[in-house]
Amino acid sequence: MVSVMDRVNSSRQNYSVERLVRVGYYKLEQTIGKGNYAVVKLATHVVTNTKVAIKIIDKSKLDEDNLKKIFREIQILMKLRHPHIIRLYQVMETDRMIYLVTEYAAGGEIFDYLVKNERLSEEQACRIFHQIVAAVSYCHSRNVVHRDLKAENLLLDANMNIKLADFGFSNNFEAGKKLCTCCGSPPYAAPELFQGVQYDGPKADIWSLGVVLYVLVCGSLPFDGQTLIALKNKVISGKFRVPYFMSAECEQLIRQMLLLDPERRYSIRQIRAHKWMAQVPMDPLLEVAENPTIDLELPEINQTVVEHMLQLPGLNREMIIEAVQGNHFDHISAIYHLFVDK
Ligand SMILES: CC1(C)C(=O)N([C@H]2C=Cc3c(O)cccc32)c2nc(Nc3ccccc3)ncc21
Repeated sequence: MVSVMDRVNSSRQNYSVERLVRVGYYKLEQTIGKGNYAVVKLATHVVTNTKVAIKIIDKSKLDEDNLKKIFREIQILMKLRHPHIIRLYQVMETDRMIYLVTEYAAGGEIFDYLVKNERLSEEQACRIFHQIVAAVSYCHSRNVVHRDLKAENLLLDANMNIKLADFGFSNNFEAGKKLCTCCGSPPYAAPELFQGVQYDGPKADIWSLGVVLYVLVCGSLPFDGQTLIALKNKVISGKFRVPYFMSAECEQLIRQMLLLDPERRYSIRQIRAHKWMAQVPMDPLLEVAENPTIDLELPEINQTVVEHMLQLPGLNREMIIEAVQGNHFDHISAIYHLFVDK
């Protein structure tokens, strides 16, 4: 399934993830997240001395279609390379476990930042929202819908930059083709998902972006409810409260994303052209990152890093070039990219 997976030795006292201390070239540290079949740990790559996050999946706890979902998430993460999307560096597999080594978002969830700081100023929200829109636009341009956009999945790096995480619900879509799997988090879910009809993936992501922008500026959800039914009725009514402190421009942009009719909902282009978005200039680097043609170019090799790696035992130039230009996710490509991103 996955391109180049390493079979690794993992030293452990007894068979529990908690007591695992090392996997491959990674020293495992504290647990930063726990799911029902995965644990996420902070780790240090001993060769480059950089921090990474490792999602440790116990395959034995997964049924067939959850295992398929994991492999789909890995395939999708392998093709995404964007400054505001969590980067996958390496995939390791043993008979029982899968280890996904990714970029570590040191700032944690923006959700927690909002809980602490109540809400963002509209200017701060605009800077952050440009990054979120760029990450989603990049996914859509590569025929990937996220389908679980929410404040809990918007991570921050050490410099308050967005790192979109958790492509567990993402999927590949074909332009114009409808999707039908209903997923994501109800307060962020578009009305058409509640109606169980087939829906347009990207347009459902745009609705979630509208909810995200509301949450960034207000620090609360536009649609909420004690029960799923109460929530659903609010979402399909399309009515939400606008607090006194929200500017008219911000309200207008949110309304254009939270339109019940998916066909009338703003596109990414229209979002970016909206005057509320002009208060913070869009980072020119993001224009480049978005253009799908950059995937076709072979990434130019960083010779300094190659020279540095040639000091390591057992490595030669062609192994490094092959791992990088062959888009591997093995130890060699991880050492190279972790040095480059350091
Ligand atoms: C491997 C990957 C992508 C991942 O799966 N998670 C988990 C773990 C916790 C969590 C969450 O709380 C929300 C979303 C994703 C996640 C990651 N968490 C981080 N940083 C972090 C740092 C302090 C608090 C929360 C997250 N960096 C990378 C990841």
